[in-house]
Amino acid sequence: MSAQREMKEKNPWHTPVTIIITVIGVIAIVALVTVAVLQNRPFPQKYKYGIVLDAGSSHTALYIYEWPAEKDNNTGRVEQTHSCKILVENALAFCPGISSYASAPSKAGQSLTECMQEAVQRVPEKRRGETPLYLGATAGMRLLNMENSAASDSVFQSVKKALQMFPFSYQGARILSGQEEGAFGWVTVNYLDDRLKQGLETTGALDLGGASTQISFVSDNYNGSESPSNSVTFRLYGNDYNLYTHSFLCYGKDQALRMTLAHQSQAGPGTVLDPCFHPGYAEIKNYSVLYDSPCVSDRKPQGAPATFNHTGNGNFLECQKTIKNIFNFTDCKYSRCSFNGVFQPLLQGPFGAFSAYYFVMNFLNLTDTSIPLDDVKEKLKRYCATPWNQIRQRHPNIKLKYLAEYCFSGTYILTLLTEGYNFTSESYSDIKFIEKIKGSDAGWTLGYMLNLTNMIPAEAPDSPPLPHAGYVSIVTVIAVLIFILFILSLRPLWPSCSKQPQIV
Ligand SMILES: Nc1ccn([C@@H]2O[C@H](COP(=O)(O)OP(=O)(O)O)[C@@H](O)[C@H]2O)c(=O)n1
Ligand SMILES: [Ca+2]
Repeated sequence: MSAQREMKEKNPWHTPVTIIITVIGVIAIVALVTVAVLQNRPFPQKYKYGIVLDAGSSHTALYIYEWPAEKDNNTGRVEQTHSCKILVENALAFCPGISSYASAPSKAGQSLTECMQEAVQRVPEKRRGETPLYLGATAGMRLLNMENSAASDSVFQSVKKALQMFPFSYQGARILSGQEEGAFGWVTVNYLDDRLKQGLETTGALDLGGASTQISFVSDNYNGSESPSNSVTFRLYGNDYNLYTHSFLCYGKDQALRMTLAHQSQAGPGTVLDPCFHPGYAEIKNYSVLYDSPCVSDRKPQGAPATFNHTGNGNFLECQKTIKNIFNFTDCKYSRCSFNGVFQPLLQGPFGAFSAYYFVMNFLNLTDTSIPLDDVKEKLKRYCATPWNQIRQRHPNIKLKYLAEYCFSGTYILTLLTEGYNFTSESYSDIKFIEKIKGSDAGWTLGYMLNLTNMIPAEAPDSPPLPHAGYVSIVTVIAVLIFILFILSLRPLWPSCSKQPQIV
């Protein structure tokens, strides 16, 4: 017992001063770490929102984007949280893009109501008033504006009136230029892939719509001087980009089908035997419907009967030959061209192909571009040659109008890529058919909003040197080290360990 007491007396751990110092030290470390954790804890996430309506030629879609409220100018990622397709079919057209309301413009605004009401539900009430709302129209409205600008203005009046009734911050409705459509599609793809912030090699963007198609990419041997109208420059996160972009009006898949059919119907009135439609396909169609578009109206045959018999014979190679007729490969005043005398620099880098490129290739089970191009063609050849009644039996739930067009659309896509843009058997595998990237749809809408809200800074943002968890860990480690050093500094007071105390 006396030895134990002696040991206690000699051991400074048991002196009141040391006990007090130790307790205070521990309390100080706990307090320091607590303050570090609390003071620098990220704020509970609050979000901001933005809404973009994509008024395409074939349909209108609404997208809601969201981003952390504290970080909208630098590190925060903008994500798509909701999308809504406007699906109401109207009496005027099968596909209700806003341009189809040309003869009843007041209904164009009404058609947006359902998706707008959904948007009201999705955006928290507190945020609605500050949420920007944009509508951008593409090639369908470009064509209507060319054909009948008064009708196009009335459609916009109706759309604006309808959108202003909702509790968002309405920022305007307008037609995007083809250049903007191409460039913002490229921004979207590269933003979502985190390529811009990190200054990585960028991905080209291929967008196939119903009325126009866009190609945009960065090419090292292109500085913009050869064809300035195809050049868009950006400074994003401290990097300069010189983007080549072109939008081909009338080369979206629906207008390309019209042009191909119009070309075939020039052979003579009455019947069109179409290699791009399945054997056994037969429909009576109206010439006036076929030629009701500025893409073909100048080719309308005079004195033709009202209708023609559209029949299929399903031949991929013949279909490809027929489609080639809508491209002009002869005139080119530049060092190199894609088609129709349009300059295009050497293709470079990976490409993301979205919108109808994806929908069509996905339907045909041909999105895998590691399959050799010749095999892709072979598969499509077999698909086109399949009799129409078999195709119908295989897909009882797909609308016949859409189902009938996949052979044409697939053949058009391969022709546009290889003959039009000059992708080869090798470079075909550089293309990825994509619908979404990290949950957000690939398309021009996100890039458009990022640009209008100045959400991509020109210069690289300053980021905190350490993430929060790293900061807290370092504070803890340093505090513990200081404490250990302090204890070590008390060493002269420690008992000598040379002789073990004897317990008797
Ligand atoms: N699920 C879907 C949705 C759209 N699409 C097609 O994708 C194209 C979308 O074009 P769009 O309405 O954006 O037209 P543009 O104004 O971009 O030319 C149309 O040809 C639609 O028929 C499709 O094939 N499958
Ligand atoms: Ca589109």
